Amino acid sequence: MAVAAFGELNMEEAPPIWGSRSVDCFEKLEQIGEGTYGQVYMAKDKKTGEIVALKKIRMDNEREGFPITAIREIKILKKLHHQNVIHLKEIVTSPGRDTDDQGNPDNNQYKGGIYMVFDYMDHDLTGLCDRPTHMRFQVPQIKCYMKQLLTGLHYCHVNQVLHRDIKGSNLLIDNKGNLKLADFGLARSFSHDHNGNLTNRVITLWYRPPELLLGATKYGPAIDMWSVGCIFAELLNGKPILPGKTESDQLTKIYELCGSPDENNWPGVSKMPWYNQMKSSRTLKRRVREIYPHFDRHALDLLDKMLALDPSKRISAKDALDAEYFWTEPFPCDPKSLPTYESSHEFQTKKKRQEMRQNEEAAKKQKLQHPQHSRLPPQQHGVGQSHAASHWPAGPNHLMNNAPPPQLPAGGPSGHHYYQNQRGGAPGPNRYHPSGNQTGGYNNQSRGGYSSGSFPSQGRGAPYGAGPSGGYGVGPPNYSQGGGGGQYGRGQNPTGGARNQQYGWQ
Ligand SMILES: Nc1ncnc2c1ncn2[C@@H]1O[C@H](COP(=O)(O)OP(=O)(O)OP(=O)(O)O)[C@@H](O)[C@H]1O
Repeated sequence: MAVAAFGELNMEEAPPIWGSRSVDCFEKLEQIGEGTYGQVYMAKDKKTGEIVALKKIRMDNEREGFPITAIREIKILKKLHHQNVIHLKEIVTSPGRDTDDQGNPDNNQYKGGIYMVFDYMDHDLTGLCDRPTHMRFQVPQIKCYMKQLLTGLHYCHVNQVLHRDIKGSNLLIDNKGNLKLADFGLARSFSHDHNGNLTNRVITLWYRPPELLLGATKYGPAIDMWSVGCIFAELLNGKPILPGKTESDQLTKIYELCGSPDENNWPGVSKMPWYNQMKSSRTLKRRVREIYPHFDRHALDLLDKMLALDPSKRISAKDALDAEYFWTEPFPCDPKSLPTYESSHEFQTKKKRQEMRQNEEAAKKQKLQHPQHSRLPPQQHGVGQSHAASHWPAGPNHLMNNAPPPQLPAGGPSGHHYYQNQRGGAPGPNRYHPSGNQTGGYNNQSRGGYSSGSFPSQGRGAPYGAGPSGGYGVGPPNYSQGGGGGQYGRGQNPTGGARNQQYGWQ
């Protein structure tokens, strides 16, 4: 294929050489995301018509070249190939400014835009959950998503990658019912014999496990499993279960649900860096089963194991996939049987909600300014609830194909109607391929399990050092805690400043 000459961008060919094509090969259609990293756009490949997602790498504050977070994300995603992990298709670029603001030549060769090109996914889980209560997911649908989430995460962990930012907006779902883990901007490789310290400033606050909140700098896959537990409970409960406002509030909420940690339920906890500062003033007992008595027995068993305070007792992704929950009726449905919905991303649903709020406020203001309006005669035709409902932006009409709720699988585990029936006859760890790949289709780099993955650990200095209250104040998320009929009402991303590159996180 023709390769663009140095300084020129290739508008012609398919992209075996990453970064050789220009972003002008794509037509930007609309913005679908706004992250710490930059904007995400839905775009169309001008040549093939394929719809993709373009994630712009933000480089505003980069004095030292290309951001390390982006390098890690690209490096990790280039190696991960799995049906439940987002596929990075290529990198494209746009020409940079050749002078700086003062008109001097700009030596930063990366100043132009750099974009990651991904398969387009119609929804993220947060956007999809943000619908009226009566459109909540059915149990087979929840099982289907959870199973895919765990399968993708198991694959990452076997390949020695910690995701470190599992949350609804990073779980992407397409209209074929496929769920993929996305946003590997905080991910890193790990190994069990790695002795260096890792930063504990990772994972969005509501999904952050107690060991990170207590200052752990040595951790492993269990941190992601805590987040998975929070997502699982959120799917069953209809709203986030631990919406802390600050790190200490987050720990308080965790203790109120899971009990206060002590040497009996978590040996070694009293030696954790911030244990004394953050310990509960009184002993609290574990209340997971008490607070969620309406969850079914197997769901509760699994949730309880995901939300184990002691990370060494927390269930792994592999064992979770083997839990009774997934192997008892109603079984996980086939992703293809799931209804298709109008595209929904957290960014868009937030924007819609904001617009609605603004319209309501404007209407109220107008009413106050022109009180005579309230004296208008009642409308002639019936304006009942149904009329009001037709203005609801995310009502049932958003179900594009009006598909019925997901079908329960016919037959038992041996029937071929239900999703990925491959629980081996014998119970135990062999039910899943150690590589995490159920079809064997990807490059298996780590048959030896956790200790022999393909990524070397990347030891770096760790200038993180601030205490739990230090440095990166977490503003209260703009989250309505008033219930609100099970809607999410999620506002600001409650990330604890984790992605802030100036902390040189590891
Ligand atoms: N491949 C994709 N297809 C469709 N939408 C996507 C895709 N990738 C990302 N998005 C949308 O953009 C949002 C932000 O993307 P992403 O999380 O990768 O960016 P980020 O800058 O790392 O964000 P954050 O700061 O929230 O972690 C996602 O929540 C999702 O709604």
